[in-house]
Amino acid sequence: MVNKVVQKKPKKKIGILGGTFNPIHNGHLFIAEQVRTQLNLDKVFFMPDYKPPHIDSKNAIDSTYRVQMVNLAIKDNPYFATSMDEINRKGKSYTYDTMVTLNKNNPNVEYYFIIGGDMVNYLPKWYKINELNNIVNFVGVQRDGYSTESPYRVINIDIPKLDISSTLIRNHIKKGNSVRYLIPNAVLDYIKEHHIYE
Ligand SMILES: Nc1ncnc2c1ncn2[C@@H]1O[C@H](COP(=O)(O)OP(=O)(O)OP(=O)(O)O)[C@@H](O)[C@H]1O
Ligand SMILES: O=C(O)c1ccc[n+]([C@@H]2O[C@H](COP(=O)([O-])O)[C@@H](O)[C@H]2O)c1
Repeated sequence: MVNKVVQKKPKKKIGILGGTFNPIHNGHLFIAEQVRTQLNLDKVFFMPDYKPPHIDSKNAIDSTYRVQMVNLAIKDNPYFATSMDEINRKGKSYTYDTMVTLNKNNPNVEYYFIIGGDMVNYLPKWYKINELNNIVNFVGVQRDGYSTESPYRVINIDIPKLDISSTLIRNHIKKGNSVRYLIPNAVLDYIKEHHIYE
């Protein structure tokens, strides 16, 4: 009898950039692309949360706008896609719940959850963080004003810091300042057309 050598297919490597994306900006796109290329990821999913688990979301704009802005921002990059998992699930978007479901439904995928330095610092307060740390690879990227040191398992990626935040974009727009080159043109056109943040 001949023993068949069963070759295991290597797992796909998928990145996830979870966020409120209120609005998406070039900092998000830059970190996703850097992590994708440095870690050789097959794809990066931008995953808008329905309700951020840690902040009062009263000021967040409707998810339809946030999702549409993400779609417009990533449309030119074939490695980027939008994940509607948390939007469709509704309720508070705990990452633990998301990752349990994704791992169960996609056993041949290894997930890399990308977070900025502010979120690396906040990890101790995440829901079921010890369990979550065992079922996903966190990838930490530097952000101005935060260290990326953590008691948790985090892969640190060294990339140039871009001091852009959604808060900065919203404030600039409110004041009538230009945000050109901080967000994609298509997103800027959409914001203007729908009078968001004015
Ligand atoms: N310029 C940046 N550099 C590194 N990481 C970033 C940057 N902007 C956002 N991130 C990370 O992207 C993820 C999603 O961020 P989010 O959508 O909350 O944007 P934000 O700019 O942090 O928003 P806000 O200013 O409203 O808090 C988080 O993990 C955050 O740390
Ligand atoms: O699950 C948690 O407890 C948790 C706490 C803080 C943040 N997160 C996730 O981290 C991602 C970035 O969060 P935010 O608020 O910076 O957009 C987003 O996907 C959140 O759902 C998750």
